[in-house]
Amino acid sequence: MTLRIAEIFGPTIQGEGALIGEPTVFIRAGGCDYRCSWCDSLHAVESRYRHTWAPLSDVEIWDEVLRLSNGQPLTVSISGGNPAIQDFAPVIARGRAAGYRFACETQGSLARDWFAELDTLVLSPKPPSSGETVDWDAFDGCVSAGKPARQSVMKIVVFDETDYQWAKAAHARHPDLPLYLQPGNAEVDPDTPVDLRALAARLEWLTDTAMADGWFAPRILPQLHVLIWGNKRGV
Ligand SMILES: C[S@@+](CC[C@H](N)C(=O)[O-])C[C@H]1O[C@@H](n2cnc3c(N)ncnc32)[C@H](O)[C@@H]1O
Ligand SMILES: Nc1nc2[nH]cc(C(=O)O)c2c(=O)[nH]1
Ligand code: SF4
Ligand SMILES: [Mg+2]
Repeated sequence: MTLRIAEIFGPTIQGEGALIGEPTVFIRAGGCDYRCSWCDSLHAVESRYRHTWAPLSDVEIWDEVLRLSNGQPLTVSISGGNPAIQDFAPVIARGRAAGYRFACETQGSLARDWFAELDTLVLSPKPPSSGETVDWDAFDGCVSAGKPARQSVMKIVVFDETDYQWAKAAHARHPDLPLYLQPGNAEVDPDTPVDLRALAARLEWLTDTAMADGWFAPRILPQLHVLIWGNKRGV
């Protein structure tokens, strides 16, 4: 059994959400059932990049994580694409046996048994600006599958007022999931430098909007890796 892997990189810091700032190695799965208009990881989504995705066994994946982390247990972040398309249970089993922890980022469209083995399940339902429509039954299935995990959280990207209102409604569906909001990055081309002022302005708008609204449920965070490295890949 092999998995399609777009990239394995690190150690770096987790740039988003509940584990922001935590040292981590990323495993980025190839393939996604969504096509978000603003996706910052299209090299792991679109089939025109499929030839760059390596078919790797769980042993090969684990060897690379061990090499990058120098055998020192840390949190491994499984992202993509949608990693839930594939079976990461064997990779997680290897890592746990060696004392590593696991987080997974997924949009919540496909529930997997292995969510139960995670330390952190990050569910990131997509707001209207993405052009995708959330299947809430499927999402609820992911929440249930992740119940045995140490923690499950919700992370929503907000580009505009419509997304903001949508995020409030999404939180109302799952008030028990700790909520993280991050402003959307409108410029995701790896060859175009990010406009840090524009990023800061969107973060300011999102913060001001929530505070003026008296909505104190979410934690509001920038994408730390974008502040440091812009749209560079593999960081
Ligand atoms: C690239 S996705 C991969 C995992 C999974 N497919 C998902 O969307 O949750 C990882 C995270 O990056 C976020 N993201 C993608 N493009 C973004 C952008 N342009 N600005 C801000 N966050 C973005 C997604 O919403 C998700 O929370
Ligand atoms: N440093 C860093 N943090 C991240 N958090 C979520 C990421 C992702 O693309 O899933 C990501 C990423 O690509 N790099
Ligand atoms: S679900 Fe995630 S990986 Fe897939 S297109 Fe949307 S942001 Fe990109
Ligand atoms: Mg990313």
